[in-house]
Amino acid sequence: MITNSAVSNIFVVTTYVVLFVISISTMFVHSLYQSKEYFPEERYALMQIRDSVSSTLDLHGNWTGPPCNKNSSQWTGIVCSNGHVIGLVLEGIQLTGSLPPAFLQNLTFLSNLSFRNNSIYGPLPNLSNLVHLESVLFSYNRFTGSIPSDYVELPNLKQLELQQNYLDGEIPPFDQPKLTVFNVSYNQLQGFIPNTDVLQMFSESSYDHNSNLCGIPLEPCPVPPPSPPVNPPQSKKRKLPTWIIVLIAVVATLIPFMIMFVFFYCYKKAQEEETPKERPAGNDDSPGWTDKKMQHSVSTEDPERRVDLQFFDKNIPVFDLDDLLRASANVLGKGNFGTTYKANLESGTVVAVKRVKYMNNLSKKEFLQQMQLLGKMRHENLVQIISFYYSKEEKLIVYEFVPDGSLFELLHVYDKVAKKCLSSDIFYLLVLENRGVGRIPLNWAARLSIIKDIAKGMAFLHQSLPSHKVPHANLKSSNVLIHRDRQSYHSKLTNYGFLPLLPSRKSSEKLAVGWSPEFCKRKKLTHKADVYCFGIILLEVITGKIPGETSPAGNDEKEDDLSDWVRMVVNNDWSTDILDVEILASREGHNEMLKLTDIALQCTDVAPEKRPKMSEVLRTIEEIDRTNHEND
Ligand SMILES: Nc1ncnc2c1ncn2[C@@H]1O[C@H](COP(=O)(O)OP(=O)(O)OP(=O)(O)O)[C@@H](O)[C@H]1O
Repeated sequence: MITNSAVSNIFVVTTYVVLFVISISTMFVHSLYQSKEYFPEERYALMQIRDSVSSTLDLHGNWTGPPCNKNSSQWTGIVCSNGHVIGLVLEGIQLTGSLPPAFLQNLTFLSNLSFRNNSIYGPLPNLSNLVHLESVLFSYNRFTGSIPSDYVELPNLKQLELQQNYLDGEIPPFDQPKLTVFNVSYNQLQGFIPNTDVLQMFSESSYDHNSNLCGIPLEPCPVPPPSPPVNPPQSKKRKLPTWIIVLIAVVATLIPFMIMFVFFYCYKKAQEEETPKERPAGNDDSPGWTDKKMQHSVSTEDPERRVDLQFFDKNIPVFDLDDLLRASANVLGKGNFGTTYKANLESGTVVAVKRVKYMNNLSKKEFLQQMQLLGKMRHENLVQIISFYYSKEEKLIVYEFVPDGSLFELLHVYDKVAKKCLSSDIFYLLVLENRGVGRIPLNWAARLSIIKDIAKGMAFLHQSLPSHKVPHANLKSSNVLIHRDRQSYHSKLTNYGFLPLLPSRKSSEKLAVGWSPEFCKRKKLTHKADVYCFGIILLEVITGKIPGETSPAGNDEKEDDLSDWVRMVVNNDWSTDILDVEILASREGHNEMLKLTDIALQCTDVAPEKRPKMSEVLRTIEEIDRTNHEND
């Protein structure tokens, strides 16, 4: 028999259990909701601005992943609360471009919005429905058009700064009670200042320097003339004296010529600076192998301590040391292991000469052996060593000259001439995208071809020098040289085989392998250290980022953050976020790019034994290249 009290006990217990289950599941659902880290529509809104303006900040690199993690954000200029974006503050970063229409509509929780002190042009953005907005700061830009009338409907607006733009039209009747900061000075606004309590509260400085504003607190508006208005453009025309019209026409005609003149002046100046002058005697910049001191040492030195130029290729017109000493030369660049010069021999032959550093204590035998080994190698993707020179104090390596610069320049350097002109305000307006004026984007086909050539060169080196610990050891984008054949790009590797020539760990750490995890941890170096460097180059080509400069939080650690960053983004399934904008825009080949990213991540595995061999890497890349061609 079940008593009444037992029934009521069962009822009470059941009620508690049900309540407990409900509260647990509510907490669970709530925590699920809380763990949703961001709202995709807000991210999409920010992506729109990221992809339509350029700036001095690498927004493309920094704004990746989710914008909000509850109350914090890794994104520059973004403030979050409860997973929502509540602040968008991008001030003084040379944001250039026009804002996409209505891009802010999905940032419904936005309360602070500032683009102060940039170069944004076009109409002011639409802010309708952004009811939480308290502060809107668009001053010191190049906005044009009128102030949207729906700004008067932002109920919580406290601050509106629009000064120093090119706004025209009339001021809408702002009357929000909370509006305490208001400035529209230095624009081209006209008409009456609306007679609202709020607008009349501000002083003259809020309205100063507009074309034709009147009413309190400025001068009273003129009484309109009694007669019916005549056609305004005609009346204006009639008022202008002929000489002013002529003057305007002349100035208008001259302006384009002046712009061209300034540009060509800049261009010539930049070219003059870039083309190093022929070496005057005793000039500090002159290549050392032509120094009088060296000429003297070459001719009088103990023959045991020097070797004359040794040649490896019978097809190259042979020159002797005297020819090299007489050659006109200019600096191509300075690397970690010395300076490289372009030498124009009197015979017309052009070569690149590298004066190598850190090898002073190297014996003649060691240098000779390594050079003879490297000099005999022939491959279309290796820069050929033509000859070399050894003396105790001076070591030169003469390379074939490769005409189109390095991969580093191709990927990262602004158009050099245009860059010199960037300081001028005229050209400032012409900034096209993050990497500067005049840069020709490097398309995916070119990148893939360059990568394939690097892999071929590396696979050949690894096959030819099996007993070398790390056959290249210095693979980085400045050591990948480019030569163009019409539209196609090819690459050759240079500065290989230095590791056995370096005397100490300190000098070896300047090689590209110095960045590999095994070098940093003082573990044994193998061919796989080269594979690591190859992976880093691959990431550099895919992302367009300079290794060592990727840290989103802006920390200065020397560690390779590029592969860590890519790994993080890819693991979170935001894979296309890593792609360089220049290839992202094409919308083709994304699959191949991501396959290559996968290879790059295998190559940069911390554990050398998990990295693939160069020959395997080459095979996969050739396969990807074939698919790419089939899809063309
Ligand atoms: N054989 C060459 N032909 C044409 N240009 C070359 C050649 N070798 C080097 N250069 C140019 O000279 C620049 C400087 O080269 P250099 O080898 O001195 O420095 P690096 O590439 O930074 O290498 P490292 O740090 O290993 O010394 C390169 O970036 C490239 O533009």
